[in-house]
Amino acid sequence: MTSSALLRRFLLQCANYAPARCGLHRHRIPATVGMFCKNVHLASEQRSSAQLIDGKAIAKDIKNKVKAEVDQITQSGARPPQLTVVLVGSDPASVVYVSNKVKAAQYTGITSDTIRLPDTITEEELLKEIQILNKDPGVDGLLVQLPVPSHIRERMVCDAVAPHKDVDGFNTMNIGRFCVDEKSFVPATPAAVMEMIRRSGVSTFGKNAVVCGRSKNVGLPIAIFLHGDEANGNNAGDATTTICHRYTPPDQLTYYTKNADFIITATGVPNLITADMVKEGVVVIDVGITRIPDPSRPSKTKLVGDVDFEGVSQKASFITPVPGGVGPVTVAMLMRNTLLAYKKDIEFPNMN
Ligand SMILES: Nc1nc(=O)c2c([nH]1)NC[C@@H]1CN(c3ccc(C(=O)N[C@@H](CCC(=O)O)C(=O)O)cc3)C=[N+]21
Ligand SMILES: [Mg+2]
Repeated sequence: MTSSALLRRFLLQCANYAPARCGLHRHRIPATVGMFCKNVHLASEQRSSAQLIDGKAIAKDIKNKVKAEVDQITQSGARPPQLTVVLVGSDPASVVYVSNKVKAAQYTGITSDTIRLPDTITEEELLKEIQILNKDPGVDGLLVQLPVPSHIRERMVCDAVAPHKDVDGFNTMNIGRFCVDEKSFVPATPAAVMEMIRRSGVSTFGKNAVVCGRSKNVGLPIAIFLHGDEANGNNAGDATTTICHRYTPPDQLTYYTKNADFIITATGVPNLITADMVKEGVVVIDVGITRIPDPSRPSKTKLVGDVDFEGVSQKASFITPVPGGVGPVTVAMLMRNTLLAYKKDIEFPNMN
């Protein structure tokens, strides 16, 4: 063997063993993972090698753990945690998401209140309403469902919510603290994505991850999570992370996704990720949700993600479905955050 071939082999071995050598627990996978994964069954005759990461089962497990803690709280005679959701207008998707949050709260024993406001409300009136809820000691978790109507500035609304009640993690204080590895409320969808990856049992340590989409509330915090240093204690992924977005040329997107061990897509573009774009064994997390006409049921609609599920699940090792994937886990994570808010688990520096 030539010396350069030996050197290459040595470097490859270093790369393979580096995670184990560093002596941290990060590469060890808990025994419970995989319990929430099952074989993918395709509608067509085609075979699938992928395991489905079952969002409904994972959500139920998380909610059961929250429920057990809430039961303890109420059995001790204390009041249960309270989540207040502000819904401005009546966007049909928002109404569905909010009702899913209310149902999850009921399941866990968290009390909830939905404050519905007309879409004609002014920004000033909405901010006043938020101030009242900030001061209400009976409200632990507070969120304003997004999007808000276009005459209201979303940033003003998110920053009006008191950081210690901000269970969405959308306040600038929580975003900033999350980025510098300080304790904070973490947005529910990125937390859900990390939890689903964790439960696949596949380590992200030193791997290549591609995030499609750069929205402030979803794509960006997912990328922060994936690239971060787990040694700082925030469940970060230690992955080499690439962010692709609407100005990534299609050939470049394919260049990156073909080299990816993990693909997390959050764009709302159906069939953005197809089988020819991915490598064998990839882990695929589909955060996209789009409502399209259902070809098998005239005048009905159905939900699809960003991934060509049939095609990609023939190459992926793990894949999430839509619906029943990231969505339900997102809602469960919100319940977990509400419990944290109640327990005042997240401390903030004095702000006056
Ligand atoms: N302040 C705020 N916080 C949010 O967390 C927030 C938001 N605004 N605006 C919109 C996004 C989206 N989101 C989802 C919640 C539940 C499902 C969910 O339950 N999905 C079901 C299907 C739902 C359906 O039937 O449409 C599923 O994927 O199986 C999806 C998406 C929370 N978001
Ligand atoms: Mg989903």
